Amino acid sequence: MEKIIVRGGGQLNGTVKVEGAKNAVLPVIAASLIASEGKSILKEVPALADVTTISEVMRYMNADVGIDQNTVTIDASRELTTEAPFEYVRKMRASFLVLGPLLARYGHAKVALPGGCAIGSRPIDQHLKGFEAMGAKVNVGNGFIEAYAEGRLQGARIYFDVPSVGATENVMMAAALAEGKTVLENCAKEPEIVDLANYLNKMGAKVIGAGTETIRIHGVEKLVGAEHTIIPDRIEAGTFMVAAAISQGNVLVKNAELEHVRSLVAKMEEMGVIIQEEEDGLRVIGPEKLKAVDIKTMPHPGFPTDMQSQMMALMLRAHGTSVITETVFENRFMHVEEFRRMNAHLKIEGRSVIVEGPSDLQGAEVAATDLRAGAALILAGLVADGYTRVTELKHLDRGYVDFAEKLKGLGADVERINEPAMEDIEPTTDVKSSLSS
Ligand SMILES: CC(=O)N[C@H]1[C@@H](OP(=O)(O)OP(=O)(O)OC[C@H]2O[C@@H](n3ccc(=O)[nH]c3=O)[C@H](O)[C@@H]2O)O[C@H](CO)[C@@H](O)[C@@H]1O
Ligand SMILES: C=C(OP(=O)(O)O)C(=O)O
Repeated sequence: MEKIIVRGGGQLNGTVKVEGAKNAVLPVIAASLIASEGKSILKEVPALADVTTISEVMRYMNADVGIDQNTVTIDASRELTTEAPFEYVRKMRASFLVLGPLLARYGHAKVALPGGCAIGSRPIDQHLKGFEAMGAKVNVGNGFIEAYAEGRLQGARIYFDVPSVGATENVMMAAALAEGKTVLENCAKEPEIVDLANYLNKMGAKVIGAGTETIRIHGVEKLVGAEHTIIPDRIEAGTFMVAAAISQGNVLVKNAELEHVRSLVAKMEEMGVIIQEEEDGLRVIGPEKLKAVDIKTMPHPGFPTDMQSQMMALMLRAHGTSVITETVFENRFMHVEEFRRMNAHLKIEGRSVIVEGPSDLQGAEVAATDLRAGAALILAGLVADGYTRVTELKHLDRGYVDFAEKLKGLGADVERINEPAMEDIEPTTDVKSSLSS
């Protein structure tokens, strides 16, 4: 079983480079399916497990995908399959983002239902509402969503009940090829949506207003492959900003975009962390004594849910009572129990966690319950007494490239090892005889 073992103590110092954003590259790769001509060349693509998964989905669809370090080349000009089986969607919800592009290009798509996961039920009603408003017929059955359209999708005015990132992206991609004008209201405003719109526009789409509540899309007849550089990952950046702060370190987080992490910067500064904008990133200097703060997760530009568990780790070291309230996902506190194994003092009250700090954290064996929780436990391990062993690294690998190596580069005492699980260890003769006696 793979584990990351971290020994607490010591400040982090130096420079760490942030990769391209996972949540930007996944919809961009899915959008490449719309291009019926030409090749797309995507740069700054992070080498993540999720990128491998979506590339496998694309190949299953009959698109040609080439990966050369951080550059991905996609040719989707051949005839494509319009079905995405469960084995891919199960591994990664974002596989569902192929539905909009396929429906727009072929008038048909059949994609396995993504289902729930560790952080909440994550419905897809807003995606489907958008496709139906554009004239598609949607059937849900036998674990699949099947959508049909007679002829081209039709432009429509769609008001999202909640500002869903995935629904805004999926419907925006479908509308790019629809007949006439589509107006999307109450859209999600995350930087990754702006990145997707920029890519679609390079492919020949006419998308205006991404990053605001209202997006207007004038449908075009075809899209062609384009070259695009993925924006830096604001969540990876934020995770290393917390690593610097929690360890009282001094770290330059290279490629971090201040505009993308404003809410995080505001809260970290409130806690006493020094953050300076430099030419190529953000310098983060951790104070000797952190102050308690209250945080509520919200859609962008509010505080991101994907930074909630990492901030909770920081709060554990702050002096006083901090409250963190999760409003985006109903079940994103699985890491609380794991933090408790490390002697953290916190309790769940409804959608909030009350953190009594500072906790004298102790190393323990803990499991990553989702990808951000995995990172948060390692962050806590950086300041815990003794060794923290973090398992279930498959979650971490979905969203972080070389996390342990990067921390090590900043001076952390951390190793990733492959230790046999207890059940895989063949008992020695002595143990065997003591067991049978
Ligand atoms: C690959 C990717 O980009 N993932 C991000 C994306 O996920 P994802 O796109 O799945 O998240 P959404 O923005 O759709 O979800 C936000 C909220 O809307 C609700 N909802 C969503 C869709 C829908 O049809 N109906 C509905 O009610 C969800 O249950 C949730 O409460 O945004 C989340 C919120 O910032 C992030 O945590 C994820 O990292
Ligand atoms: C929840 C996340 O991702 P996904 O939507 O891909 O599960 C995340 O990146 O923290």
